[in-house]
Amino acid sequence: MSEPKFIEVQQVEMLFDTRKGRFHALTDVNLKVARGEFITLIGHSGCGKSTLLNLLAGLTRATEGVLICAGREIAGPAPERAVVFQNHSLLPWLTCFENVYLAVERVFGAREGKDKLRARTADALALVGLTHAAQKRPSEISGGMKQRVGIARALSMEPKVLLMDEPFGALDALTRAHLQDELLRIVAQTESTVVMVTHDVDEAVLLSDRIVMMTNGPAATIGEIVDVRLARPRERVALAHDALYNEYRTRVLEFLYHRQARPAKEAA
Ligand SMILES: Nc1ncnc2c1ncn2[C@@H]1O[C@H](COP(=O)(O)OP(=O)(O)OP(=O)(O)O)[C@@H](O)[C@H]1O
Repeated sequence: MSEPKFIEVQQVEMLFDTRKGRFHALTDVNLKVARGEFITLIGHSGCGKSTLLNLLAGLTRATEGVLICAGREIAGPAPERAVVFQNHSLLPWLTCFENVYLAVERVFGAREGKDKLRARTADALALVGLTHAAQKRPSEISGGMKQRVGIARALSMEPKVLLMDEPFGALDALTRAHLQDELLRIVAQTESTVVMVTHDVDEAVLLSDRIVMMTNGPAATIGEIVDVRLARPRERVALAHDALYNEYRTRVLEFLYHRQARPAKEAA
C-alpha cells in the first residue's frame, strides 16, 4: 500500500442545492499532496477551483468522499489550514500590526505571553517586508501591501497548509509579479505546503511543483496534472528563455484552450 500523503482528497463529489435543483459541481476528485509541495489549481471560470479550495479549508463539506490533512479528516475550518482570499479581508479599523496580532492571539494566545505574541506578529510582517507599514491602517496602504498583510496573517498562524484563492487576481501585472517572487522566497523559507487557485498560466508554471488542471463543469474533475520539474530558486526573466518552462506553459495552454475550450458565448 502506498504511504498516506499529507493532504488526500478521495473520491469527492460536490453537489449544491439551487433553486433550479441540484447542481453537480465536482465529481470523482482525487488528489494527493506531499508536505512542502506547491500545487496550483487551474481551469476555466466556474469549473470548481474555489469549491475544491473551500472543501480543503473546511468551509464547506463534500457531498461524498473524504478530505484528509495531516492524518485527520477535514471537518471544519482550522488555523492549521490558513486561507488567503483575493480580496484581503482586513479589518479596516485596525492597523496592519493589529490585524496580524488578532490571528496570532487566536491561535497562540492561550499558551503564550503578550511579548511572544508581539514578536510573532513582527516576524510575520518582516517576512512579507512590511515592518515599515506595521502601524498603518488598510486604507493607508496599496492593494499589493494589503495582500501581503493577508499573507503575513495567514503565515503567522504557522499553518500546516496555506490555501490561496487567486491571491493576486486583483493586482496590476507588476505588483503581481513582485508578490509572486516574494511568495517564492517566503515559501522556500517556511517550507510551506501550498494549494493555490489561479487563472494565470505563467503564475502556475513559475510557482508550482505540480499544476492540477480541471475540466469544465458541470461535474468538473481533475483532467491532467503537470509535474513542473524546474529547479528552484526560480527566476522569472531567466525562465522566459527556458525551453522546459515554455514546454510546460504550452501544455497548460493546450489543455485550457484546445482540450477544454469553451464556446465563445460561454467564455464571454
Ligand atoms: N454555494 C453554491 N451554490 C450553488 N452553486 C454553486 C455554489 N458555489 C459554487 N457553485 C457553482 O459551482 C461551480 C463551481 O464554482 P467555483 O466558484 O468553484 O468555480 P471557480 O472555478 O472557482 O470559478 P472562478 O474561476 O470564476 O472563480 C459554478 O458553476 C458555481 O456556480
